[in-house]
Amino acid sequence: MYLDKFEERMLEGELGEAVALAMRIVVKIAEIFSAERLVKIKHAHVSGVSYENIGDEGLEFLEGLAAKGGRFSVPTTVNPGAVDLELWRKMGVDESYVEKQLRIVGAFRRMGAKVTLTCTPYLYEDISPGDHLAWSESNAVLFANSVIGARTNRDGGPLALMEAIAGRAPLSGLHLDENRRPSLVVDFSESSRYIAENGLFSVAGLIVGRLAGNRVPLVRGLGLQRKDVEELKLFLAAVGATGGTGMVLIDGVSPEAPGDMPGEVEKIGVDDVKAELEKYGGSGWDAVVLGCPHLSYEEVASIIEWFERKGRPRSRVYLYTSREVASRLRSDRLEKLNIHLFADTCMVVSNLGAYASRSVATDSGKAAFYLASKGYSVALLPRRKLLEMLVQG
Ligand SMILES: C[C@@](O)(CCOP(=O)(O)O)CC(=O)O
Ligand code: SF4
Repeated sequence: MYLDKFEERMLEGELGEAVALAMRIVVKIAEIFSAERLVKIKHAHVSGVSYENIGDEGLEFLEGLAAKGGRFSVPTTVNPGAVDLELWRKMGVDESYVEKQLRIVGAFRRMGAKVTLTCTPYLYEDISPGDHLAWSESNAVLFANSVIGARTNRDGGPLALMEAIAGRAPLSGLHLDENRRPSLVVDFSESSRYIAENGLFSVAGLIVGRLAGNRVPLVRGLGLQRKDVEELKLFLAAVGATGGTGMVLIDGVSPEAPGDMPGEVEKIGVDDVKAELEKYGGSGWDAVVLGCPHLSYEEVASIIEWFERKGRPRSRVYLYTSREVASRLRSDRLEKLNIHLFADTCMVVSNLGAYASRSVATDSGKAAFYLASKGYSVALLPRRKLLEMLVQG
């Protein structure tokens, strides 16, 4: 595999132990995928930040890497952790647990990360079509490739960490034109009206992910546009939950042309959508969790505004967003409204059962998929319907 002079020096340890380790791993992966060379990345996003998921082993690895002089050579953001770093007392955890999460955050900060602790870097970072990235949160990867037209593989957290230090990724997979072309069509023209009227884009995503597996699908007839960020987030996150793919070409949204039409066409009817939705019929929920992926400023503001207008919700509502949005919208009013606005974490990577309930309702196909697999009882319902149910007498 070709390495330029500077990359060779990095690999040989001239820039320190951490850079050499990062390069060894990136080069090894590049060789496995038969990449001809590496590509410089503009930005990295690292998952595997929650103490709940990575435990002491992960924490020690990150501290060790920072102590070895590990420094990110490109702007790097990080995924949510296990707790809200301000409101952790409301999350059923003790101080020693929070200490561990803070040590993880500290290690990332020493390595130069912007400690954003959100899974929606695409809402905040300056990412353009054609940019090469090393991202490792599936919903973010899918948004970057499918909506923005940037290029990243669906990396695991540890690989993105090494790529962030090396500033390079293997030139393989979705970094290359030939792997960004669709190999099947998923056609929603028979069900798009039903999906739009009932707000079921999450359900559409669960279906697409399962059909696509690791292939890039071309989604036709869904009726979404580039401006429909809320729906696109829910749709793509759900694709990433049931499928391994890192990209969906969405007719009317994706900036890239699909090229030759694939022969395989799957038509999705109203009955298919209903059948998928019926898998998440959990009843008797006693908390509502919204924000997988993290809610944007506009989404949080409009949910708060809804309850201010219609009155206090009948069950507790948990909202998850970025620190930036939470600090703009948090107020004493929310407590009175039975709304809990959390940042730095989410319903999947925190211990939801400890502070909310093991019986929840959500509008997120991805959260429904992961929480159900952890043994929670989950009802999947469109956001509009949930909000209405919460204020009905
Ligand atoms: C489920 C997920 O959104 C968050 C949990 O992963 P992690 O703890 O950030 O590695 C990861 C993903 O889908 O890429
Ligand atoms: S909110 Fe959803 S997409 Fe974001 S980190 Fe949690 S599980 Fe992943």
